[in-house]
Amino acid sequence: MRERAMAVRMMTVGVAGLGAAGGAVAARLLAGAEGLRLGAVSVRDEARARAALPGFEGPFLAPDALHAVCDVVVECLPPALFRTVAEPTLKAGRIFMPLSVGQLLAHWDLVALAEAHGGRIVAPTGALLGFDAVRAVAEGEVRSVTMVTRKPPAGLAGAPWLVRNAIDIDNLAAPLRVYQGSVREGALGFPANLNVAAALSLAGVGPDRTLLEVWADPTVDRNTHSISVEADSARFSMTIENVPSPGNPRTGRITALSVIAALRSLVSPLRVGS
Ligand SMILES: NC(=O)C1=CN([C@@H]2O[C@H](COP(=O)(O)OP(=O)(O)OC[C@H]3O[C@@H](n4cnc5c(N)ncnc54)[C@H](OP(=O)(O)O)[C@@H]3O)[C@@H](O)[C@H]2O)C=CC1
Ligand SMILES: O=C([O-])CC(=O)C(=O)O
Repeated sequence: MRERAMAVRMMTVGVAGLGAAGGAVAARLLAGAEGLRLGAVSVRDEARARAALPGFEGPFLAPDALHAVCDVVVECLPPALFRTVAEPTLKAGRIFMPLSVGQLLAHWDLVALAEAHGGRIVAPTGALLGFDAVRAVAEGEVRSVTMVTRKPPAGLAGAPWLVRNAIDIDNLAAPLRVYQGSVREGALGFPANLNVAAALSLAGVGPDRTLLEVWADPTVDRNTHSISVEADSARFSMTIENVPSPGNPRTGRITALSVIAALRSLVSPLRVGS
């Protein structure tokens, strides 16, 4: 029997930002997902949002007001706006589901805020894979976790790390490694491109011990992430090749689907996977 057929409770979901990820999440909720109701959205352009979500009557609220009418608030905003929605949502004791997960590394006090107010931060796997195994091995001894990301150059364009280091990825004829180091530095150097690395680090051994390589690769047309893990309980490697979203080549199409799966696991009486 499928998990989705067995929701026992109803949660109202707010979606902050209706871009590549948030637009797809909201559309899916509006189309019907058992146990989940689209309660409110945040947008900059209400007329555009009404056209993109026919049948949704609103309300359209500011990102910092969604918590007033929603049990869970999904953040799908540009990374700079992360805190404006995270803080009030957690202070209200709601569930905060971030996509700009890298921002958690710079706003770590939010974890204590959640605890103090009975809120929860639930980060979906997003555009990555395998967090069940990563979380499991982290209960034992982990020797190393390494992630290698390859994106078409357009999917990395404008990242602060590239700008700061004057790394030119226009007109590349061959793959160029543009970053090698810790996830802590890498996730913040690529805030709109490597939230997956931050999430991986938080599922496992943390942002200082999780190592990251980033390649601008003109030979790939998918956002490709490979993870290698060495632990006392297991050794594994995994690769995901994500189809870029139509509206934003930085963002894998699977991201919105991962949010829906994470939302379903909040309301279903059966949850499969750790
Ligand atoms: N964790 C993961 O696995 C992944 C995380 N991400 C991250 O998720 C986040 C969202 O990604 P994505 O959907 O691709 O981004 P987009 O840029 O496509 O969408 C962001 C949306 O936020 C809207 N927005 C901007 N300012 C406001 C505001 N003040 N109020 C309401 N809405 C606003 C924008 O509106 P407008 O159209 O008017 O500009 C846009 O629609 C990003 O931080 C991205 O890096 C992405 C992929 C994977
Ligand atoms: O979609 C992807 O490949 C990952 C991504 O953009 C992110 O983690 O921010």
